[in-house]
Amino acid sequence: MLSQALLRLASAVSRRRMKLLLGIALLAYVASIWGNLVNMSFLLNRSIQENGELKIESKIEEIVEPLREKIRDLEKSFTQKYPPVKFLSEKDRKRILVTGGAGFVGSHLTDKLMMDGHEVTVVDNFFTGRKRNVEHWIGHENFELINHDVVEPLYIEVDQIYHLASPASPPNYMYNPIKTLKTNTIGTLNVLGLAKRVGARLLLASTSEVYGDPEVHPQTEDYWGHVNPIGPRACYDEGKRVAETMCYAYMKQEGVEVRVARIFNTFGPRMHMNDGRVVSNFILQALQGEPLTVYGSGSQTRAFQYVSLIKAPRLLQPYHLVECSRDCALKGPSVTTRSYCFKGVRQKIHLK
Ligand SMILES: O=c1ccn([C@@H]2O[C@H](COP(=O)(O)OP(=O)(O)O[C@H]3OC[C@@H](O)[C@H](O)[C@H]3O)[C@@H](O)[C@H]2O)c(=O)[nH]1
Repeated sequence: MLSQALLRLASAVSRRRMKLLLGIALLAYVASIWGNLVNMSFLLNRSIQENGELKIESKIEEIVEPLREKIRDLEKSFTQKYPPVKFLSEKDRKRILVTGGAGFVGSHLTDKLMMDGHEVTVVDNFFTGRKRNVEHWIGHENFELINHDVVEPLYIEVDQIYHLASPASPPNYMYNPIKTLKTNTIGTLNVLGLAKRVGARLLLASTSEVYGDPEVHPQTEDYWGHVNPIGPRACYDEGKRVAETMCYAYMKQEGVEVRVARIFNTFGPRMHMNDGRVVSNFILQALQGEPLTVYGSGSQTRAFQYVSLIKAPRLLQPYHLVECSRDCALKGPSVTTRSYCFKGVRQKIHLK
């Protein structure tokens, strides 16, 4: 009896154990399948992710590669960024201030001085000057650009001063005659004061307009001019005349070394398209196929001066041919100051 009871008990226990073991085995099986599934989905995810990443990477590469090339080009251009500059010894290298150095004439002068190996400081208020005219020097160790109006005093240490700051074309200087007067009088006084303080030599960019409406042709330096002190051009004419007077007063009284250059009607690269002077006006009108406008009777004369470090093109002869086709019959002397040829067609010069 007892043994039977013990046997039943033992079989009951083993059945339970079996069930337990079976249960554990099932659980282990499910867990392993689950694990595999998780593993598989992880691997799948990873490969999708990797695939995606690869695609994105190749896309990025596609976009970045041309940019890299551009950067390489830029880096190359940085190394050869500046026009060639001569080496000057400490003794020969001058510290030079160019007022109005971002203007049409001033920027060519800046180029020359920089290429000669000097240290150049350009001061400009950008009324008619443009940063673009000197941008090829920005960052060069010998170059400095200061946004400053010469009507305000300037404190700087220099050996030479080229004073060109002033609007030069009639529409520009007549735009604000009082400002033109201030620039040429107070401005010149300030740079002369600076020249005196630091012992610098100064060159004033004067103008043929100091002769006013001259009665003598061509004008020689000893001609005193024929200026209307209250006429529409007086702010510039008289401004420059008093600027010259100041230079010579500083020379006589203070011993400042001065030079005066009377510049005539200039034209050349970097001249503003809307400068308003005759050469740019004519070129603009010709390029637009419009009649050229001659103010007044058309009998006035001017001496023109090409400004650039590069030689003047032969094509530009004042009041003459602007553009002409090869077989044009109007070429040469037949093209008069009263007519010009544009793309083979005779155009009339209109009198205003
Ligand atoms: O479209 C135009 C422009 C000008 N002109 C005439 O061409 C002549 C030249 O005039 P510009 O406007 O070029 O300038 P100007 O010669 O009078 O003065 C210029 O030259 C000397 C420089 O020092 C001065 O800074 C500048 O103003 C003037 O007789 C003017 O009346 C035209 O016939 N048509």
